[in-house]
Amino acid sequence: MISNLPDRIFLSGFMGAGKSTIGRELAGKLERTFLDLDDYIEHKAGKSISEIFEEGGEDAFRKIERECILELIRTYEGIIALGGGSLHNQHMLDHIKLNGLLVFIETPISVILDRIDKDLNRPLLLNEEGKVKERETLERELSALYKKRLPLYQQSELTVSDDGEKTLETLVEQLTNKIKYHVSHY
Ligand SMILES: Nc1ncnc2c1ncn2[C@@H]1O[C@H](COP(=O)(O)OP(=O)(O)OP(=O)(O)O)[C@@H](O)[C@H]1O
Ligand SMILES: O=C(O)C1=C[C@@H](O)[C@@H](O)[C@H](O)C1
Ligand SMILES: [Mg+2]
Repeated sequence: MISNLPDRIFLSGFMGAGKSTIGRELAGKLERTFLDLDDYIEHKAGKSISEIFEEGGEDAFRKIERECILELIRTYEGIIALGGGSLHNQHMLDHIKLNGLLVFIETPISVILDRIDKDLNRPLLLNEEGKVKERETLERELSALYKKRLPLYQQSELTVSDDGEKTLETLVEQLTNKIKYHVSHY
């Protein structure tokens, strides 16, 4: 068990960056519990993310997401995988950083595209017919969204970069070492 760990470690990064996958493994390594914000939102709302978007649009989703983040900061300690858009704005980002260690899982859009283009539970990737958009459209739209979000992700205290070549084990090992270094030096 590593001593001096912050109460919460938040994993940020774009859709499909690997936050949920890395978060689960990291929690095992650090002997902490793991919580996936998207799963928590679905549990709280009693609906899937797709249903929340269908019924109330992105605004409704962001409202629930914001409430869940604030609630978890009050009630939960452990590793939290955020959603791809959870940092919302500077105010939310500052609040998250005040209440834990924020990590950026940096994964290039090209790698992300190979991973996410078949997942129907990410409404931002779907067209009006509910089908995953064409790869070219996705590439264009996701690149623009990533560019917009990057200045927020980049304010994370730690970054782990996934170039698509590293194994999951390597990524988790690198992140664990960065966290250990961070807690013993800051
Ligand atoms: N390091 C990795 N190597 C190979 N595949 C990976 C890696 N990390 C994640 N994946 C795969 O990529 C997909 C997306 O990963 P994951 O769901 O963890 O991303 P996420 O960042 O949590 O996305 P979201 O923001 O949409 O929740 C999954 O199918 C997962 O198995
Ligand atoms: O990048 C985003 O805005 C999102 C990412 C997912 O984790 C989910 O939170 C949802 O699909 C929205
Ligand atoms: Mg996830």
